[in-house]
Amino acid sequence: MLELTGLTAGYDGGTALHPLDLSVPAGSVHAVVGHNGAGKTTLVHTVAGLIRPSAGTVRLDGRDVTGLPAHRVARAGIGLVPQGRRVFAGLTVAEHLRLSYRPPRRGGPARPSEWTPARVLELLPRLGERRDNRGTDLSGGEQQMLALARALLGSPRVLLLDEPSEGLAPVLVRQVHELVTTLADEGIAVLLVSPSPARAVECARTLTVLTSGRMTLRIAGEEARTDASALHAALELTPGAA
Ligand SMILES: Nc1ncnc2c1ncn2[C@@H]1O[C@H](COP(=O)(O)OP(=O)(O)OP(=O)(O)O)[C@@H](O)[C@H]1O
Repeated sequence: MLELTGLTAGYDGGTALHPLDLSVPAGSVHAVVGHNGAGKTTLVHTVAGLIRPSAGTVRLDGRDVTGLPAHRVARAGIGLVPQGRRVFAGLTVAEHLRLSYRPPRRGGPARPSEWTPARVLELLPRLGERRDNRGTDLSGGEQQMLALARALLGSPRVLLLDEPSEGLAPVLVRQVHELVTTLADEGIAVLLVSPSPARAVECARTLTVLTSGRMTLRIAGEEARTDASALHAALELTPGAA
């Protein structure tokens, strides 16, 4: 369970994320949607330890991880799939997987399920076909799969996905969201950030709309699937435009 309480962050004295309360139970997806500049990446980076919050707390299964450096947050069980994928141009897929794998440590935090390179390749077979290709030779979709694979190899209890469908063809966008559902079914708590509510609505138990760094709507996924008008109003979308 990921729990954020009054989480606040910004840059150069300005506030990009106003106090936010949000929780993601294990085995569920919480989607945060909002336009460009709404504060979504700031939120994800603050949870991941890349930005130090100016106030508030981040708790993972009750443990306070607020303000820990990113590598310790990752080791505690919070995996990040960053926007823009960030794969290493010169490394092959197989090398990425080998370097990202973190075998369980004795006395380390409990993991909902153990991810090894072999298991990741079962989930993402395309990466197996491309195992000897370097980062630069991969398509956008393959890079996205590799970024996800790298995060999974830390066997996270919480997965932060920053705009995982950005720039992908519709068929791949669907695949990514199916994967997100599969990972939640494995017991992972998923925080999914997206500019567009269309796919997020399908897989999220709960959605939060951010506008200029503030929460302007929280709605159950079930409610939003039945009637998206409140979601569209919060995002100022015309009906059918999501
Ligand atoms: N490194 C930075 N320094 C100063 N201001 C920043 C920095 N990064 C983001 N901001 C500002 O913080 C606000 C929130 O940005 P953020 O990247 O979190 O939004 P976002 O919702 O992720 O947007 P996008 O969908 O475009 O990625 C914006 O006003 C942005 O200009």
